[in-house]
Amino acid sequence: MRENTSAREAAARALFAIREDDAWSAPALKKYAAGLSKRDAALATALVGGVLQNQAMCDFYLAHYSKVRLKKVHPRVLDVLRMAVYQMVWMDRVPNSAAVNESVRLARSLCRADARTVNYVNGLLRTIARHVDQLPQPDCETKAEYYSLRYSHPRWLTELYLEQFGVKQTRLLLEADNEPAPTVLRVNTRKADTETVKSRLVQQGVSVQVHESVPNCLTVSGTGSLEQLDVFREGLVTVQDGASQMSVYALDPKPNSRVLDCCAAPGGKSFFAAERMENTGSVTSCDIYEHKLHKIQEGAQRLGLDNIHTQLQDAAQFRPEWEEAFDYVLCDVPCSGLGIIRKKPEIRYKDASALESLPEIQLAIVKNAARYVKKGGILVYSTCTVLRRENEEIVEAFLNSTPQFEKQTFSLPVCEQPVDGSVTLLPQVHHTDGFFVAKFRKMAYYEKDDSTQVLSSEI
Ligand SMILES: C[S@@+](CC[C@H](N)C(=O)[O-])C[C@H]1O[C@@H](n2cnc3c(N)ncnc32)[C@H](O)[C@@H]1O
Repeated sequence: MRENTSAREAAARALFAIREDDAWSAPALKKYAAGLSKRDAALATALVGGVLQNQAMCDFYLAHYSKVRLKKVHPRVLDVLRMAVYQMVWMDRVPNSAAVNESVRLARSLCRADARTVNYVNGLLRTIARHVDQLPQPDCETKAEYYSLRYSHPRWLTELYLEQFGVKQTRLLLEADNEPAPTVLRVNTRKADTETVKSRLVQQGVSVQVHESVPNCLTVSGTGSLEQLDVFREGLVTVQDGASQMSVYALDPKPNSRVLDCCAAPGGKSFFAAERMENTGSVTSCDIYEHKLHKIQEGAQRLGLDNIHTQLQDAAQFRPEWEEAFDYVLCDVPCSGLGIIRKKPEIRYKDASALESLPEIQLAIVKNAARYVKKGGILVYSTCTVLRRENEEIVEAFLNSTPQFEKQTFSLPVCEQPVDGSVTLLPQVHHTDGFFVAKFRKMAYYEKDDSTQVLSSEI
């Protein structure tokens, strides 16, 4: 088991960084698992993801057998204990003795635990190892409490989901949130066809499947670093989940048109729009952070797209020269990101109060962006969250305050029926990330009269 030592060490260091420095798991793993073999990097990734997805249950088992209250245990030691429990309870192929011994070693070396703490770790983990086939069952007073514990989601979120989706869909959503997310590559059809990309990936030992519902997409595994793939470097693919492509399907920009992508970095939707426009017209890709614009420029260059132009712009600030200047405007606004919790399991532990200001920002962005849409033009609002307060409630407030827009019916590859104005995509239903997309059209002629309101989109 010695060869896996560094994998566990990398995982523990990544968990420390996520908790102590508010780091995201992917860059933390990239940093701490750098230099590990493919197998060890995969183990480190599985450990970090597994602990984050099952933290509440790990703590429940630890608390049951611990003689010390978990609050009194040093947080780093607790991370190491959680990792050990995760290995013993959820990972079939790790012998319990290895999980215990390696964790004791990590407590000593990485946490600099004193002899008393090391004894505590050793004793507690050996007790759990002895009882691993007869662990206690949670006994909760409410469904929200049980689901929070069972699926390690914060209570406020479980309560919101129960309110929004009901019991069955909430359970399915929470279960899906803890499933591994597939990696989807969208083929740049201007440069290659899906079959060619597929066979090149197969030749390189990558496991590939054609996506079940989204055209020109491949679901891949065993890739190692995606940026190192030849097909990526040559600009034949973009890494983009099916859900994220749906706002561009809804936008449906035509060649030679003028598109504004208000919140564009790192650029996935701009790239897809520009490709669908066959590299004609223009896509103005904005972001509020300058350093993020470089990502868009790099991506456009890699993909061979020269119809993308970047602009540093706060999407909530009006820019007079853009008034009614765009045929299509996409507002893929900053959001709580809970729809991509499969890829960012740590998102559930971020400060919930920081999310409260989002609806105000989102509404300000979409209202401002609406002014840039030409008469008869299209506006799409999207988020990668499933929370009603950032989705349906924003749409409702927007339509109430901006009556010259009407909702549009549209079709999406992942939806069997046409969408009437807006849709929330759910992993357990649509087999994509959680996502929301709404489509509106600015009426060509709009007149408001107090007695007889005339709304016409025919003219
Ligand atoms: C959901 S991400 C966009 C993802 C992007 N559309 C894509 O598909 O790659 C939201 C982006 O909005 C940017 N952002 C946040 N506040 C903004 C604002 N007020 N104006 C413009 N961009 C903003 C963030 O920096 C972030 O890059």
